Amino acid sequence: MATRTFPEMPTVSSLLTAYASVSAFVMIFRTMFEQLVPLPLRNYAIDLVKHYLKPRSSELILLIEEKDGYNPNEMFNAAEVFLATKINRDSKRLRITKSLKENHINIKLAESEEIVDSFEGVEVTWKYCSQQQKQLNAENDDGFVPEKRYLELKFDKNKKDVIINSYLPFVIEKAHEIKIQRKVVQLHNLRSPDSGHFSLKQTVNLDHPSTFETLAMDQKLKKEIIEDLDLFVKRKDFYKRVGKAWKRGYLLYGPPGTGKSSLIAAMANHLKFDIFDLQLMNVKDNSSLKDILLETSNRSILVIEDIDCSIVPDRKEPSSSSESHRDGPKDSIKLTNQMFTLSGLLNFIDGLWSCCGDERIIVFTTNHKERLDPALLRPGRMDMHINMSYLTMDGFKTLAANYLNIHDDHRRFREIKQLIKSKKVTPAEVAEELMKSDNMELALEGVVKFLKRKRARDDEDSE
Ligand SMILES: Nc1ncnc2c1ncn2[C@@H]1O[C@H](COP(=O)(O)OP(=O)(O)OP(=O)(O)O)[C@@H](O)[C@H]1O
Ligand SMILES: [Mg+2]
Repeated sequence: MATRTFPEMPTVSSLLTAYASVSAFVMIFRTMFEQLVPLPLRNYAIDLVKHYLKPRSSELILLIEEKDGYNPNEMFNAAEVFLATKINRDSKRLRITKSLKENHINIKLAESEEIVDSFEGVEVTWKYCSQQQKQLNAENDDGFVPEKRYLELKFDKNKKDVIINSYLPFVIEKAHEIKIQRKVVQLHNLRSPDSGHFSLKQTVNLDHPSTFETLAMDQKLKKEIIEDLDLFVKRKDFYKRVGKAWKRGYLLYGPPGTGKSSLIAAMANHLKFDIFDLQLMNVKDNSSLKDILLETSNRSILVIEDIDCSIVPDRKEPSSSSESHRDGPKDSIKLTNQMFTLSGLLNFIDGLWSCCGDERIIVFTTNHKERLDPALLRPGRMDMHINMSYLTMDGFKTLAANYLNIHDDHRRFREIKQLIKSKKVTPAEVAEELMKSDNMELALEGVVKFLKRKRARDDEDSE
């Protein structure tokens, strides 16, 4: 029968003896080390040992703080917006915010929550952290405890270049796109500096429902305008390369009620640009015009409505309009000290925008294109002249879809087409008729009666 042999086990007393001699050696070594080695050298030696014994980490953590000194840190804001799109069902705690001006709820990570994302095969982990600033707290006896908020971005150290040079710019770009999508378009009324108000602009959210979809106009022209706008916002590099201010000018002309103001709102809603409405009548002189214009921001539409009505003829000019054409510029705006032609105004705005303006659109509207200074109509002055004309059948179908939800043909359409063809009628007039009833048949009947009445009235007038 096989017998098993075990190595001899150390006894308890031998273990205790060994322990005693090792600790005695450590104590002697420590005393000698402390007595013989000077303090700075000792610290250095300790740091060196710690450094080599520390487990090697292959991770790098970037701290992205909410504030850069007193300034907001754009990278932090962009990351918060971006991370809201990455929140998944693993998240346990989230923060919700909404400001008065926003029409959506913001979802953000709560303290210590993490989100894992990947970019070009690199895995990154985001973590939201906040720290109460204790040192400041002592001086603040009003009970307000400032918080230092930051995001930690953790990833493989070897991927530092990809993260810093590609991932972070990608996050900024994505956040920018999201912000544009969510932007609430605003309408600013620009006021003269001496109008007794503290601010030069009065701002409200633009709640105008007009979009290119609801706008009744020639489909081909509508498509052209949308393409023109889309190309304009895409061409930052082009404008830079050719050394031109990144701006575009549109002149909208046509009778009242044909949708000029609606088109401006549709443009603003399409591009998510703010509108700045400039009332030229209020502008006293060149320098207040400059002050007002400096209130406008990038990605905006500067609107000067009814330019033909903003004109106050110079007293020296003869009163008859035929003579005024001969003797001087008719469409000049009388400012306190000088005459200001619309072309001069455009030059002035161009000059200002070429040094401090990006993605600017300027829109003039008029009911009487023929009254404008030919200099303004010269090619190159306004980039696009848009004729907002009387209603066509194409436009009527858009209105019928908007107001009555008619998306196909209707038996009344043929009759309406004939009537619209023979009579000049504005989209505003027909829109008003369509609003009178929710009932499709009654509303269309109302339109037919209105068009017939209008024809009969015009026939009477011409007799
Ligand atoms: N082309 C259109 N498409 C859809 N609705 C229109 C159109 N034109 C006018 N409307 C309707 O008529 C109303 C008045 O139109 P809008 O103020 O845009 O006309 P306008 O051309 O700016 O007139 P004005 O020259 O008097 O300023 C709009 O609120 C809208 O309901
Ligand atoms: Mg208008």
